[in-house]
Amino acid sequence: MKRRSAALEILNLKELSVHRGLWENQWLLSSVISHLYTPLTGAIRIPTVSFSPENVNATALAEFGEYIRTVFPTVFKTSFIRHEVIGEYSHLLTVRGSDPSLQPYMLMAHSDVVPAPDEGWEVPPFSGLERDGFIHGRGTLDNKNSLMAILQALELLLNRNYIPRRSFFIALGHDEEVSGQNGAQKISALLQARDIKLAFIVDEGNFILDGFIPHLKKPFAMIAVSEKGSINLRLEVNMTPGHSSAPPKETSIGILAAAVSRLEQTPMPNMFGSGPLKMTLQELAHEFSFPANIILSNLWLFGPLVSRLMERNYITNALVRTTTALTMFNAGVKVNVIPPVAQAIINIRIHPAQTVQEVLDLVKNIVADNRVQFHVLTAFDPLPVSPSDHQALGYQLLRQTIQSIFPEVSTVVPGICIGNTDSRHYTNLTTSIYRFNPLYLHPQSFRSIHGINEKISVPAYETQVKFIFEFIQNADADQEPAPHQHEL
Ligand SMILES: CCCCCCCC/C=C\CCCCCCCC(=O)N[C@@H](Cc1ccccc1)C(=O)O
Ligand SMILES: [Zn+2]
Ligand SMILES: [Zn+2]
Repeated sequence: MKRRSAALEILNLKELSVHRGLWENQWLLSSVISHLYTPLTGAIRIPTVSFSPENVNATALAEFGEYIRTVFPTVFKTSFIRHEVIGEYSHLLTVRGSDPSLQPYMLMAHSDVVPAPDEGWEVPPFSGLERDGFIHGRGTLDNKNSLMAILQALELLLNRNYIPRRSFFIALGHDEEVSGQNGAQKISALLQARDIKLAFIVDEGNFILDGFIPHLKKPFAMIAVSEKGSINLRLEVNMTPGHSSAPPKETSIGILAAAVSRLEQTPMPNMFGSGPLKMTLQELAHEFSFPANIILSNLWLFGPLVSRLMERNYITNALVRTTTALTMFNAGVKVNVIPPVAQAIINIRIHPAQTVQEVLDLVKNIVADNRVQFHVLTAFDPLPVSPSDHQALGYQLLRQTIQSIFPEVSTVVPGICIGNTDSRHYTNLTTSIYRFNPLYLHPQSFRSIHGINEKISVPAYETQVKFIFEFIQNADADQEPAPHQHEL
């Protein structure tokens, strides 16, 4: 196999479109389906829905495993790539580089998706239809786009006889949406048993954000260097059941409803000023015009004002405090029976400056009713903050590749991910975990993640492939990349 030239292999979008065409033809030959596919549309059609750790769609996950082997044949037959199936449906690819002195890194994505009832969708969520320049369906942003883009970029590189210098892993989880315990956790344990240490990890997470901050017209890239902690808490009230014709003064439902209402009405403390947000805003300040640039550059003075402004919007509010979402409520079995038990689930996302224990204490103080019992279902603290300085290889490679693929994006800032990712299971392998999708995200598309009408534009998906294609090659450098010239 030919050694790749020292010069960066450039993939232009026209070439990628041609490649899509090839896939379409291949599918036409090998399938009875007359609709034209891209690898991503085919992936969306497989309903790999996770409901709970015990209830995943095993048939769809198995089909998905077959599908990626079919559409990326070179990846799965290349001699220097080892493929292992972990936890039945997750995939670990080990791509052996030619220079063992370079520390390996890891790219991550997941194949499972959250459920998507048909109601409200412009296009059925598992049809994978391409319409008006968009591929529609569950998983087009979270996170089959990344999974397919990683494999598609690698397939393209291999077909050009590329051999990486730096080894890397590709970890594709199958149960990220329900905790990652059978996928990411097992892959992490396996790599730990093999004594692997990683230079860095890149997983899903933040995006190139556009339209999230009033008065900021320009998009900026936010690489998440941490993610919030989480508690899933079950609240339960048990009371004596009885006939509804003579109800007691308080029922289990009433007591629990009042408790959860107090939680909803009492926001957790605003933690503005601690955690990575300050760094995010300071690095963003120059993007704003007067007077916002001065305000953001002087948070020692204007911090209270900025923190109040951030609280007003539900997305930026999630950056300044621990959030409390009431997500499930169950009680009652019959119209005329006073129910013995009422239960509610509270999904809490912990601000980086707080811990599970501190938040549980606050919740108990807010509820302040000893008839309400607390059961912690799952809990973990906020994740450590990964480095984002000039020596931080993973961060600088992302930044370098963002500036090459998205030249119009002049600002790249470190930030926090308000959701959780499978990457949290890998803290024993590296201190450098970056959560970033090379895609534009607008507030409307943010709402489509886990919501309705999730979709990705075909050019956006092609650009994601191009980004990874270039990122893998950039990672072959044996030193951290030079700071971008805009900084000089
Ligand atoms: C000043 C800057 C303004 C910035 C605005 C921030 C905009 C936010 C942008 C993107 C955030 C998207 C987060 C996407 C990650 C979602 C991954 C996910 O869905 N994870 C699940 C995983 C999970 C975890 C634990 C149990 C079950 C599932 C989740 O977090 O729920
Ligand atoms: Zn995801
Ligand atoms: Zn998700």
